[in-house]
Amino acid sequence: SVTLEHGSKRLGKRTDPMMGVWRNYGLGQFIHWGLYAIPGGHWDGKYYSGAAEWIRSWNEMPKNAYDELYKVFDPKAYDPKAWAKQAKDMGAKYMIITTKHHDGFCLWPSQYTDYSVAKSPYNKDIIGPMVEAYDAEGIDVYLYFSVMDWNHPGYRSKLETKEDEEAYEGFKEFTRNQLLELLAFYPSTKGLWFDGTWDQAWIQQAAFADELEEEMRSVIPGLIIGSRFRADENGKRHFDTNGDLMGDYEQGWERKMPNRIEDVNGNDWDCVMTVPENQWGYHSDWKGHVKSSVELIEMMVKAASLDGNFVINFGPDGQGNIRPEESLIAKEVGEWMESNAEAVYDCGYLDWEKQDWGYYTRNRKTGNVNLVVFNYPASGKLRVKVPKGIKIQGIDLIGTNGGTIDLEEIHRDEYFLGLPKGTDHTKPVVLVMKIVEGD
Ligand SMILES: C#C[C@@H]1N[C@@H](C)[C@@H](O)[C@H]1O
Repeated sequence: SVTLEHGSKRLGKRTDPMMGVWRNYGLGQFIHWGLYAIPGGHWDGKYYSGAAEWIRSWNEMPKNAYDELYKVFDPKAYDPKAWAKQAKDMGAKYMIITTKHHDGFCLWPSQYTDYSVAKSPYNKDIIGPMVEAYDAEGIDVYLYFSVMDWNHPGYRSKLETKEDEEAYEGFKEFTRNQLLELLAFYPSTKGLWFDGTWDQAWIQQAAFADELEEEMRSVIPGLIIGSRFRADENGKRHFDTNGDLMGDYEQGWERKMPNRIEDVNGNDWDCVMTVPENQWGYHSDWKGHVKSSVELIEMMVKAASLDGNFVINFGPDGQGNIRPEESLIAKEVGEWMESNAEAVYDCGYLDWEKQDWGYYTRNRKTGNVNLVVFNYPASGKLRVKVPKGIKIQGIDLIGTNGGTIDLEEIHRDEYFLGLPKGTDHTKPVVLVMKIVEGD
């Protein structure tokens, strides 16, 4: 390995309590909200097929027309307490809110720019009441912040001239000021979720970003920052030149998931997922495949089975309404979590051989083995291979199902678990197994 000034600061997972809480979340909520929710994927009668929060980049969208939208930002339906209650009922343990997306519009009254809610008809802080409402529900809040900022005059995607470099110095100072401002305004935040850090101009700021990360961590000890914030001095992102993880967890799983434990390289990670194929901000006309609550539950359980967290995205509309499709998902996921959450919260990878019927998760607090069945076997029997030295002490069917499990030993350390007739497998079926380790 090579010596790096600005590479990974730690080998292996963080072992402090704050990261331990993060590791056990299981389920989170992402909220993408901003000016882009006003056009909602349309402009001048035309349909924008891209991600709604990128509509400013669409050549059919006049940039100045977009930049004037703040003059009509006045979300009468905004009700952060209702949002937080809905997230609580869904079972979310953390929430990530876009304080500023790529367009540069700030949902908090930043003293470093006029392009914020303070200059809109709404003229009140959006972020503060949201943080309070989610804190009150016991849901940890993380602040999403886009380094890329299409509004700031000093922003550059690359530095080609002396003028670029001088302008960018001002942009770097502005970025630092806003981040320190966010931590000062909202000190209960548990971490920052960075985005828009792929530009060459930013990647070249390894020393600045490293120092800024240290400074932010000193402001809020234990602050959790993912691998997407900064590059090392060789421009390496997420993993430094030696292949070691930048930041506290891997932040590359956006709209995609690992398939095997080897894919996560022994790191903490979370997957952030859209409900349609690729819409984070509000688009009034979702096209293509829209994920069902069972699909999202399966992704959530798969994440837990591979030592990760799963985050479902919500994109409120321009008035601050949560759209019906997302409210239905929150309701259905919440109903399942109500009696099955022990298979997700505090759970992680179990090194038993993966079976076709679904996923194993291991509850770190109880030691129980959870079997979450998505592919119900035609025989009604789950094949379970138990590693040598493990004894099954008891098995319960949890959730809305009841009845006893018929345990049949096929041969040494391999069993069929017979599920009761009439088991409702229209939703994922969960069994909790108590095991005894050692001969
Ligand atoms: C690309 C990109 C951005 N990253 C996701 C988390 C959304 O914010 C999307 O706009």
